[in-house]
Amino acid sequence: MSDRTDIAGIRTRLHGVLQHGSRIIATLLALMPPLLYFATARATIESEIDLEARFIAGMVGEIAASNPTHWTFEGVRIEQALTRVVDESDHESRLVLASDGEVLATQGARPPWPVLRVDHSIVAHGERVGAVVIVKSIMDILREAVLIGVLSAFAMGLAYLLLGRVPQRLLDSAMRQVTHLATHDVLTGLPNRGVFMDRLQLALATLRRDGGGAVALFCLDLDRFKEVNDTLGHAMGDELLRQAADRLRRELRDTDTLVRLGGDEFAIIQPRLNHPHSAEVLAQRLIDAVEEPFDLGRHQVRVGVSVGIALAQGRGHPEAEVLLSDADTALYAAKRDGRGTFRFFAEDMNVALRRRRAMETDLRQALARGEFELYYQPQVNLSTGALTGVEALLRWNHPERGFVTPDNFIPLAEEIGLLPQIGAWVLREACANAQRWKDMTIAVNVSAHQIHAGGFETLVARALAESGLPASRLEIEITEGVLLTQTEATIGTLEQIRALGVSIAMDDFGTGYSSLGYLQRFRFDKLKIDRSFIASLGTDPSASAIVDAVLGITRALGVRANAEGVETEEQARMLCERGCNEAQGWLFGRPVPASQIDTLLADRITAAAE
Ligand SMILES: Nc1nc2c(ncn2[C@@H]2O[C@@H]3COP(=O)(O)O[C@H]4[C@@H](O)[C@H](n5cnc6c(=O)[nH]c(N)nc65)O[C@@H]4COP(=O)(O)O[C@H]3[C@H]2O)c(=O)[nH]1
Repeated sequence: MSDRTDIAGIRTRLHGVLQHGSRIIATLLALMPPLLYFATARATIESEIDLEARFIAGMVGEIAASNPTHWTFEGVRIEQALTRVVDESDHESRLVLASDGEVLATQGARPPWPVLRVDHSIVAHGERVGAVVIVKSIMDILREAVLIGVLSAFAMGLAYLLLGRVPQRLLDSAMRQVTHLATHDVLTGLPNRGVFMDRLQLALATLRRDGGGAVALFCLDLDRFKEVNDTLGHAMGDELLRQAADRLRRELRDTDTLVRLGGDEFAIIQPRLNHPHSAEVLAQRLIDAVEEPFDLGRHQVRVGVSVGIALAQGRGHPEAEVLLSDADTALYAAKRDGRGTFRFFAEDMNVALRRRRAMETDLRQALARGEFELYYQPQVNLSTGALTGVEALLRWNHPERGFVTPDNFIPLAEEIGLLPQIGAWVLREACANAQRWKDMTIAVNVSAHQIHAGGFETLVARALAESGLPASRLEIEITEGVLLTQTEATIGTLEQIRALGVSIAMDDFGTGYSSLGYLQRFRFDKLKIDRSFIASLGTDPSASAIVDAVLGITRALGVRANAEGVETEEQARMLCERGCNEAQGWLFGRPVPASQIDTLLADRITAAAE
């Protein structure tokens, strides 16, 4: 089923092998001393009686040599030869045989089994005339060997009992480490997906048995993690994951399970829930915990976390895999609804998710299929009405959906990491088109992802070189969001771009929350007043006051101002009165394809000539 079950099996098998192994080794060690003793003692006895037999055979051989024809009748002398050699022994018998096997003399009774026997030939005048045979019992040494065996088995048994635990303990500790590695995430020390599925199944089985209460499954994903990882490096990314895991862990009870599913994705099982509200409370606590800034060495970064929750209630709840997929769907919904938030799974989310996934697939192919197009919106000098430049606005010409506006696909492109590629195309295309529109500036929108992805200044320089567009005619528009993270690095990049001769404009000015601070840190060439203020100009006194204030700032800093979204003559007049230099909006022209800007410019040249 899982890694843990496999490891338990391996552990039992290893344990068995170890026990068997130690038993075999202990038995061999216990057998060694008696076997050694027996073999040595037997060899000693054998060489002793062999020497005896040889000695007796020598003496009898002399008798035979002195009386070759009747030596077998020399019974007395032969028996003397037998007894002269050694003391009598209860466990040894000696025989002198004639060459035909007749027994000529014996000494000692037949010894008890087991016995050792040696033969030695009697030689006279170079011929074998008989033999000396000695048979000796080895019962004594066998008994001693058995005794030694019993003692050594006892000693080995004792040693096995005392030391047998050592390999067992080593195995246990090794197995503990292996089990931990196989069931935990190395980076955060949290349990991994295998453990998670086991615990989820267990929690669901308990719920099915008990019937009451609920199990909540949370899927979490860090917001803006990729940004930190890409820009500060993987070591910082890892550190962020460790710290985030710690913060999440601190919000949980012992009975809850927190795991890292991979990357910046985490999951939590909250078992035995009395009311879904408890899941909501926990989700909010998790979001609050991760929202606080993280200290990563010299950097302080803010990320967030989005949470999707799926609930299993009563007996008829979905299986673990389905529940996990539901929580993941809810997570998508939370991400789509603005991040840093939580969503409970609802059936209709699946439909939305399928739609989003389809859009994702289409978006990945859009660039290769040439489905993107740039539209250009005129920017005019408010006092003269002259066309000063255009802003490039991206459109996705989807074969089925028709024209898709950037607000509907740029966040998705950002999320799936496609924006740097799309942005590079926008930059090249805008510069290439603008090159032929003499004396006009071209403004290109650039998002945080593009700048933070690195190498942006090179991209700008290359687009200028390839198109031949003078740098002074290119304007990069960024929003405050770009400066929100990695402010120093971003300012560095912007300065490099400006060093090329390119202008930098701040878009949607006034809608962020710390614009003034950024103005002090980086000198923008232009501030674009957000269209929400222009729309309320003349009707909402506070909007008018904000427009006045922004224009005051631009004058004080000596930078240009552009009013966005000017739709009426009245708005244009009020802005002109307030000293705004430049504007754009439907009053002057909607975003149009490049060909229409060509026509517009051609008409103006013709009109000027007439
Ligand atoms: N109601 C009203 N709206 C007006 C008027 N005049 C212009 N607009 C719309 O206001 C938006 C101005 O662009 P933005 O503030 O830079 O805001 C842009 C910009 O932030 C982003 N965007 C557009 N093109 C690109 C691109 O190539 N790259 C990136 N990163 N972002 C882009 O998408 C946003 C939306 O673009 P659009 O949908 O084209 O919407 C454009 C434009 O069509 C007006 O008089 N009334």
